Amino acid sequence: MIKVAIFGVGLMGGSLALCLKDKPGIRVAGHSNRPSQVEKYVSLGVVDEASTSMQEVAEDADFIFLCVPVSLLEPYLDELLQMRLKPGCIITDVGSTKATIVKHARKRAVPGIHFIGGHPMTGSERSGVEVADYNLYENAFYVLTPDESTPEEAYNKLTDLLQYTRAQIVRVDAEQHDEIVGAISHLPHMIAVALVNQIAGYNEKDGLYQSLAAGGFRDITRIASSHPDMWRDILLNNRSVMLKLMRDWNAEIAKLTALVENGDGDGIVREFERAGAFRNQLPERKKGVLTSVYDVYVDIPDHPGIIGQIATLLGNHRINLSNLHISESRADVPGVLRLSFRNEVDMDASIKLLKQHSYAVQL
Ligand SMILES: NC(=O)c1ccc[n+]([C@@H]2O[C@H](COP(=O)([O-])OP(=O)(O)OC[C@H]3O[C@@H](n4cnc5c(N)ncnc54)[C@H](O)[C@@H]3O)[C@@H](O)[C@H]2O)c1
Ligand SMILES: O=C(O)C(=O)C[C@]1(C(=O)O)C=C[C@@H](O)C=C1
Repeated sequence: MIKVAIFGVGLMGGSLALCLKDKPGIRVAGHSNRPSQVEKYVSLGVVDEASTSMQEVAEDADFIFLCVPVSLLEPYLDELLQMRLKPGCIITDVGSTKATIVKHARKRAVPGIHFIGGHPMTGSERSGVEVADYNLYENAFYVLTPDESTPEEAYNKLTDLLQYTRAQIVRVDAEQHDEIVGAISHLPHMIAVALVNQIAGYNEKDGLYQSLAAGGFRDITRIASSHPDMWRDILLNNRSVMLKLMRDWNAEIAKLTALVENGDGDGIVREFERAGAFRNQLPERKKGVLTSVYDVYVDIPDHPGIIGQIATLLGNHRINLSNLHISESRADVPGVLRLSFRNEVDMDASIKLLKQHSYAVQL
């Protein structure tokens, strides 16, 4: 029996647990220092067993996944390395930054225990075990950052286990990872937050800003709703990379400002064409690149029973919803309903059906 121990059974750890649980010869144990969480992991059926005791969860594990916030990775690793672990045990993590934890693990190396950094390029603005999803990792790129000290056998064992996630494993140097992921993930989160806060400031004086915000604003700002503590950790951990990226960002904005200031229409068109050409090359709807969940947004007029009607309509056509969230509902503005599906087939069927029934649907 292979034992997989997961520390931090939230969105990422819980989704991983769901991929591994019930697979032949695998037992998944979860850890939390809060008893109420431990009970929840088991009652939700995300893990086979759970405990508040680190020792109990870790001691006979073949694989240990650290799925806690970035600022806790080093303390957790240190504590684990002081315990008696199973010889050959592989410890990995899913943290959004890689250079510091990999460097730290190298410094603290214990013979016979192997640390391999990891980062699945998928996720969501949501957090917690309640939103864990069996399909979260499917088709996503899953970065691993072994170095010259990593035995090939340990790397192969980990990649074999990760096949159950249905993600695509990619081997990347830890520092290179932080530069690239800083640009394609961390920078966009900062931009989304700055943009939302800029508009929120205008909205304080005139609520029409919020009312008129449509698909464009929503598309570029979803990630502004991400967990603040998680992002504090990531941005501070990747600080030097972020500072350079922010300087480059300021230069890009200054370039656009100059084009508008100078009335340079050709220049503006060139910028859009260049951006469109790059973006259009990204594989559509593939996880880990553009979207991580199959979400559809529906404008809903404010009248009683509308949500029930939509849910019933989908149910009658055997379209399974995985989640439903009302983003906005006030008497004077239309609400926005976010419908989440487990796969593309259900999402596409729902779009078709809802449009047939004259709902305004956006991706
Ligand atoms: N959310 C994403 O999109 C995403 C994507 C890839 C990687 N990651 C990384 O995955 C890790 C987990 O993120 P998540 O999105 O699953 O977050 P989450 O909040 O859903 O889960 C975090 C887990 O850590 C535990 N935890 C939080 N604070 C703790 C504390 N002080 N002490 C002990 N345990 C604590 C929580 O109980 C929870 O089980 C982070 O390192 C994050 O950088 C996140
Ligand atoms: O889709 C999202 O909501 C995410 O934020 C996922 C996302 C990303 O930026 O793409 C966020 C953090 C990660 O470490 C990896 C993926």
